[in-house]
Amino acid sequence: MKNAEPGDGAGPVVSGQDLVVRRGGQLVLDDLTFSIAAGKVTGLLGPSGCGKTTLMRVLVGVQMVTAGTVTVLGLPAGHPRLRARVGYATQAPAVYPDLTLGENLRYFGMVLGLRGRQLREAMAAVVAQLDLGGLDRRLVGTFSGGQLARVGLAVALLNRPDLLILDEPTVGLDPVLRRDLWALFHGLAADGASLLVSSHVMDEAARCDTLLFMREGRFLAEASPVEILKRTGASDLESAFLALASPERRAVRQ
Ligand SMILES: Nc1ncnc2c1ncn2[C@@H]1O[C@H](COP(=O)(O)OP(=O)(O)OP(=O)(O)O)[C@@H](O)[C@H]1O
Repeated sequence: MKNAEPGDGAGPVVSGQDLVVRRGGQLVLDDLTFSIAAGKVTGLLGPSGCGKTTLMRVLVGVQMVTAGTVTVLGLPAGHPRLRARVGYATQAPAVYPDLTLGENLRYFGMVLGLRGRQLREAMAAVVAQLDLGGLDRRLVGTFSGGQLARVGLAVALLNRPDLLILDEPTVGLDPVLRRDLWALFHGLAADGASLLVSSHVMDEAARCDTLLFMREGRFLAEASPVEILKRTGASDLESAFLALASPERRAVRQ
């Protein structure tokens, strides 16, 4: 059993206070105060360009923050001790096309400090989880889009992170693969991991335990799908989002 770490326990795994981010002179995250619950799949849903990736970059510590504070697993976002505890899969998988799957996994595993048997077991586990068996010796540059997306996820999962941040992990995947990946996400949460999964496809919202609805750098709602439907009186989450984003609703929220 691993030693207790900051952020273990019942509190939120992420909390943000008055977070403001400007990029290229543009206000991208507009004074966000929020939290992300432990042991759940939280969906970050909103249209293209609303700031989802920017928020994820803040959580992993690669985005300059203009104002506010963000705590991840009890430490300031980007703290070196979080490197091995937070897994991040970017939208375009950040892996080496000129290395094989096995070489990529070995390289990233070693960067995370895994060695010997521990590394071999971690590699075998993610290959099984992401259904990448038999591809070990193939160059990643020859993989299909769906296979490549799974390599990015496999790397993010290598160290069994406590917090997984997945930027549009199912975009462009076929329905069977999407269903399998959502089952994997919930399985990981059942094992104690916390997940933040972004999407701009509203039909994925219903698969999340809890939702952050985002638009133009602000949150429209932070609640479970059921609560959001109840609050808006909408029959589906897409209509709920549109209702929350309408000017009249925005006036009510302010
Ligand atoms: N490197 C950058 N410099 C300046 N502005 C940027 C940069 N990257 C993104 N932006 C701007 O920040 C805003 C938010 O972008 P972000 O990538 O966070 O959105 P997103 O919700 O993740 O979009 P998508 O769903 O298309 O990935 C957009 O207006 C975008 O143009």
